[in-house]
Amino acid sequence: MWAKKHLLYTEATRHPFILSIRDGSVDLSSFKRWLGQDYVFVREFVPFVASVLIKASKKSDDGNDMEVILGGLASLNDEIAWFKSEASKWDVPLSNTVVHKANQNYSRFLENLMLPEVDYAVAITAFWAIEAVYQESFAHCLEDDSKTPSELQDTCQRWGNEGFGEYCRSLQKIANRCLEKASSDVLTKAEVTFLRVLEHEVEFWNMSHGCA
Ligand SMILES: Cc1ncc(CNC=O)c(N)n1
Repeated sequence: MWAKKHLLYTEATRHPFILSIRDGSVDLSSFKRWLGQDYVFVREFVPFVASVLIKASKKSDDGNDMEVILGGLASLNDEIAWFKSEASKWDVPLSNTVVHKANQNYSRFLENLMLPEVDYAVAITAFWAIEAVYQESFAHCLEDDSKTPSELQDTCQRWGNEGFGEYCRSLQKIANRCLEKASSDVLTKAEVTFLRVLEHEVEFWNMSHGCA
């Protein structure tokens, strides 16, 4: 299980699409496809994050879970505005995007995680994993030896910046705290959910890259 997790994590965070941004060989039509689809994704992601916030608010644990998640929602508000301006910069129409199968599957997965019977520990683990994949992927494109094209720097900064890294570590801490207290049943569910997130992320990159 650990080996599988490790392999999938690498597949999700070092995908050929990301590597092509990092080495400057990226096909701009792939980038545009990703941009249009990711805008759709982010709009679906907001209600999921809101559902995690509701679950956090029902926990009597101390801690600043609510503040961290609320901060995440606030940055999604900026992110939606960023997508709109970025899309107009690249001439990507956002209003009539044909939602790709991989995106639909990912939405359906998120909808299931929004159900009240899904444990907070499972939902927050998924939330952390979704954010962490983007953070690790785009931070890789900002490393000193990367050749990321200047017009894509802004995109990489959005998720690869140090503040976003700090936010992901806060989410990870919350998830770890919940998992330490979880029953073995919940732990298993969290583990399976984590792997599903990685699979959906790989499928999402595949779609951008045009190999799905
Ligand atoms: C497919 C996917 N996964 C994770 C993120 C990052 N979270 C919010 O922006 C994203 N934008 N898109």
